[in-house]
Amino acid sequence: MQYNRILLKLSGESLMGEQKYGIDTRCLESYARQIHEIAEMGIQIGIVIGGGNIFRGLSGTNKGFDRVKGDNMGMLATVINSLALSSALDNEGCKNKVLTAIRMEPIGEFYSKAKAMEYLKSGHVTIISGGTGNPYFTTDTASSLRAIEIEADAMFKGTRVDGIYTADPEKDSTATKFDKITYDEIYNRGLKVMDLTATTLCKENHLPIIVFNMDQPGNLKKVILGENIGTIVY
Ligand SMILES: Nc1ncnc2c1ncn2[C@@H]1O[C@H](COP(=O)(O)OP(=O)(O)O)[C@@H](O)[C@H]1O
Ligand SMILES: O=c1ccn([C@@H]2O[C@H](COP(=O)(O)OP(=O)(O)O)[C@@H](O)[C@H]2O)c(=O)[nH]1
Repeated sequence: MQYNRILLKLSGESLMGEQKYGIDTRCLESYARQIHEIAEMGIQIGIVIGGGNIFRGLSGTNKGFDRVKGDNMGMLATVINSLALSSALDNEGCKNKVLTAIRMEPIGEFYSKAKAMEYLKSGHVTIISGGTGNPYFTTDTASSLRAIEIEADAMFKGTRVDGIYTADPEKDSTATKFDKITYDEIYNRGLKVMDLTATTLCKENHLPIIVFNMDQPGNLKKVILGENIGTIVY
């Protein structure tokens, strides 16, 4: 198999499922099942989840919130989603731990690379919550950073579109999908699937990114088995 250790990034917004806000438990259960399935194959899995289903700092500033406080709220939202996923994994009988980028024991243990590696190597799905712990960043950047730190073979960006397109496929129905794309093409074409800080971190550290549709049950396993269903960034 191509992958021994991966970092899976899950979109907070996708967790809403059909709802307008919050967490759709069916969506959560489907994610937990898919994660358990690949954990049983012996893959070491680190996870970073977004918080966009609950709060985004930048949209908060448009409503009059202070940016730093808004970003702190966003980071706390990622902790809420992480605890929800942890609980769904528990229900699946899948060993897991939640680490937090901001100290908040006993909700989760404070993140360090050493702690994350210890849990990954002992077969725990390791959810790294709280983003980078700093305002002005995104969870895409947090997942790039954690992927590099844990020496993941690749970053898997599980989202609600099935790859990277020439334009946002949710807005432009004529957009066409790439099977492969270079980091530089993402910059040159101005594609908005990931923010530039996250893309740059992956580029500088030679971390491949695979973007795929996580809302289709079974897709995570297919990507692990090397099926070409998403877009690979290299
Ligand atoms: N060129 C593009 N190719 C694919 N998706 C794109 C592109 N541009 C923008 N997007 C958007 O990026 C989203 C994926 O990013 P993600 O971080 O999972 O979502 P969100 O930020 O909403 O939580 C897709 O839902 C899609 O609407
Ligand atoms: O390192 C980080 C990661 C996240 N956030 C905040 O948390 C929110 C939720 O994360 P994100 O928007 O990346 O979630 P997603 O789009 O994946 O749902 C962001 O809007 C930011 O306000 C932050 O301040 N620093």
